[in-house]
Amino acid sequence: MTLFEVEKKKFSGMDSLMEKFHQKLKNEKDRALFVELVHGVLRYKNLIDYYINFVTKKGVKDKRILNILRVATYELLFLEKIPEYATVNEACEVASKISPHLKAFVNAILRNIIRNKNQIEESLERIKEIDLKSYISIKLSYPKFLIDYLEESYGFEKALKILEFLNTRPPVGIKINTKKTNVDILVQELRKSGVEYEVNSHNSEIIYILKGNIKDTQLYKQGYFYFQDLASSLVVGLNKEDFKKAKKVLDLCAAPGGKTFNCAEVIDGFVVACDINDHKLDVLRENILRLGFDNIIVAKSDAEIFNPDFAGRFDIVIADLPCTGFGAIRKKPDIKWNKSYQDIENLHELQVRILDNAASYLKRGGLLFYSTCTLGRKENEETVLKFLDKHKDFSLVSQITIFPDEFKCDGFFISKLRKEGER
Ligand SMILES: C[S@@+](CC[C@H](N)C(=O)[O-])C[C@H]1O[C@@H](n2cnc3c(N)ncnc32)[C@H](O)[C@@H]1O
Repeated sequence: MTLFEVEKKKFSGMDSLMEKFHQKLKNEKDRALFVELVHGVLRYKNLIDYYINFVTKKGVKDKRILNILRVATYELLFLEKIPEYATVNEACEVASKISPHLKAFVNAILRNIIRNKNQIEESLERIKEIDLKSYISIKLSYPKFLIDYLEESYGFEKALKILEFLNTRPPVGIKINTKKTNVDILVQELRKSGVEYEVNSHNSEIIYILKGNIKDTQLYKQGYFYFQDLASSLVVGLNKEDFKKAKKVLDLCAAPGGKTFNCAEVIDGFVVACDINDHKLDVLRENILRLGFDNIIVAKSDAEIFNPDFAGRFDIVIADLPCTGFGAIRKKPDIKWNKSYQDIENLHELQVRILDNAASYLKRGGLLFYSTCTLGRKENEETVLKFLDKHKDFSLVSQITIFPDEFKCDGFFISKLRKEGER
């Protein structure tokens, strides 16, 4: 039913829908399986539909039945631990609740998939020989425009590596709150609570949780850490010396607070953390209380509208802007299906508009950090080029694309720009 609801909303609003259904499940194992199934189907939707269409020829029109079949097919293809008969029985059971005669229909399709697996795989291999892009679009399950776009941006081989990596299951990343604890203490506590973890080799303040529920621990309640992926921690992580020198930092799109907290941990001044979304601002405030920061000022502000109170006031402006989020597909596989090339264009324009305002909020000699959790040149390098073209008083200091397949984290982009003049 979750997948049916998600598809009805054209794969948008996924987070709140997942949360709603997640809350209904009390058992930790059931919750994990629920996420695995919903994410798995979204991750491999094209491949799963290829199997279903192969045996039905005309496809399945009723979206409720289609999604029951998708979950079952995902189990058949990817979850060896679930016996085939259990998958088929469960799917028939759920279908019969919609209408008793559907049981036989679902049973026939799933049995056909099981019987014809080899034949279906062979037919896919034939597509590979004739049309490689179509094959990738089915096998790795991505819309064709995204494959083309990443190929244009980084070349075919690299695009393929990125697309493959973005289909992997992400571990949960946490960032140690260095105001309250350090790596050694947190690691000791994690060991005691039986959580399996891995300290990240690029940033030892990031720990990946491999097994165990960390949110229900006292460590979380006491504010010893917050959730963050390695990639997102690098805006501050790679530029700590700049942040240490800053007295006033503005974070234009701050919620739920990752970069604001990274910054608040190291600066000897304060951060003004803004966002447009009331609910996200509430989450930000809750996080600040839990983590115990006293150098963050929260304000509701629309970054697209010029705010004269901010003009010329800040040493650093962080512009971690709305984007297509292709770098975060591992965690949010619905992004594959709810974005179009037009979104890339629209977000690029929005980013340029917000950066225009950000430029005026900096003092002379100040630093602008522009970042996105997306991949592809249009929203990254091209946004920066357009900004630099308009703002001749800025220069590019450094720029990095965090390629997910190389860093084993989300895909990300960070650009550091300096406003001319002495501070
Ligand atoms: C990429 S997220 C920011 C993540 C955050 N920097 C962090 O590290 O946790 C983008 C944020 O921009 C906010 N946003 C979108 N449009 C905005 C606008 N016009 N003005 C201010 N915030 C905006 C969204 O509500 C969202 O919280």
